[in-house]
Amino acid sequence: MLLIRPSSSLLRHAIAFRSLATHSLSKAERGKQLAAYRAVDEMLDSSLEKGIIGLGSGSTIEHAIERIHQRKDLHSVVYVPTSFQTKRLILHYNLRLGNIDQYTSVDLTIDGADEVDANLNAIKGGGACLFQERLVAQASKKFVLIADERKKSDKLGSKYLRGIPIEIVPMALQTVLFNIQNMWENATVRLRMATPTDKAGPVVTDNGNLILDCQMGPIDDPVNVYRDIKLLTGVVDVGLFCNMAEVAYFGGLEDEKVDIWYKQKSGKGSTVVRS
Ligand SMILES: O=C[C@H](O)[C@H](O)[C@H](O)COP(=O)(O)O
Repeated sequence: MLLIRPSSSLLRHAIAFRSLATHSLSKAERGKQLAAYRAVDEMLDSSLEKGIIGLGSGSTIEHAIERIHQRKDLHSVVYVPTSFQTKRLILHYNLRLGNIDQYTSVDLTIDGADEVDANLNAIKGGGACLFQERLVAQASKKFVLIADERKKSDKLGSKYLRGIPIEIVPMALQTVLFNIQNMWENATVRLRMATPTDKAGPVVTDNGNLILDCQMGPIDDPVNVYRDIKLLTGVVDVGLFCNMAEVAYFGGLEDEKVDIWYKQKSGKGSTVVRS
């Protein structure tokens, strides 16, 4: 039998990545691209030559990786992925792939978000990636969010209406559902299902777990909601990223503007400045 070994370029093309050509971008994609490019250009510089950078997951981060690919001065940096998707993109663009096992201290992580509030707290996990994202973000000295302007919010849960993503161990499905429903009577919790033409049954995360989406309306106290859900046995992670981001870049849909929200130290705490 003749075995044909595909060349690496064939392998690369076998993976369907989205076309990110600027001329064909929708307004939303252009907004994501603006935020991603600006964040890469401002947050990553050549002095990071031997740096370790974490890369989040989702559609916005694809633009950031494309920008890193364009910036030849950033090719000696090691990139730590937070998902299967991001790992494939790092390989696709021939960037240096690292692993959180090797680098427990990361210089900076850039990641997308589903919603960002006025304190830079975020909902994440719309694409079922949250556990690895938190793992890498927590190991990072700086955590930077990128999104289009539709993700700006006054209160988490008022823009991203699908609910808080919760990653759970499959065996704990019924008990976690029961406990959440008991704790928040008005919450609606659903097991996230895959698109039936792609896969029958539930969405399975990169870690072999399931995702619940927990709708509870606008959230007054995301820190406590995060903690209460996280403490339930069987919960691997909760898509509320509180007090983690230092800066968020939002790309405009109607103009070429990028709004930047960043934390500034004031007294004992910090305030978020908008520019
Ligand atoms: O699970 C996915 C991640 O948390 C993403 O970073 C988040 O959902 C934002 O994704 P996107 O950039 O596609 O809006």
